Amino acid sequence: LGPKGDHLEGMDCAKGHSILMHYYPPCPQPHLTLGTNRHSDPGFLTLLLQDHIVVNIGDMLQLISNNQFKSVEHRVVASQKGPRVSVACFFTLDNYPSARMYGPIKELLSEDNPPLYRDTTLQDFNAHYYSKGLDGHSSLKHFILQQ
Ligand SMILES: O=C(O)CCC(=O)C(=O)O
Ligand SMILES: [Fe+2]
Repeated sequence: LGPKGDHLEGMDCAKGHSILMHYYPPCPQPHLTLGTNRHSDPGFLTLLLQDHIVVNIGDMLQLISNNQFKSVEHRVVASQKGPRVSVACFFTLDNYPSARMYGPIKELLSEDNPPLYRDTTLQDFNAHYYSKGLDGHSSLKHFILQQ
């Protein structure tokens, strides 16, 4: 990313984890529904264990990296086959309420790379993410700085 290796740790990005276990039963009419709607994850990083491990970049890593890393959109399609089980480990601060402000990392910014997002707390970011719901639009839009 540029700054030294422990920079993200110093920003408490790895301090909190929450783990979600998903059980998707077989769905008799998968064309009528979805397993999980299209979304990107709100935190910094997600480790997702399904038949293999997937690493998903979250919205907050996109915000603090000033778009150097892009959060990845994904969804779960319902299936007649199954059941399907997955375990997601989110690197986030949901369980460590913190007043810390997060914005594009200063060391990454320059005249050619001005900040794209305003600073926010994790609480404010998550409040917006969860009140908006998984409507297929990125929560990051709400935090874009008007040029
Ligand atoms: O179950 C899955 O494969 C993905 C679940 C997911 O996207 C999430 O929990 O954010
Ligand atoms: Fe997800």
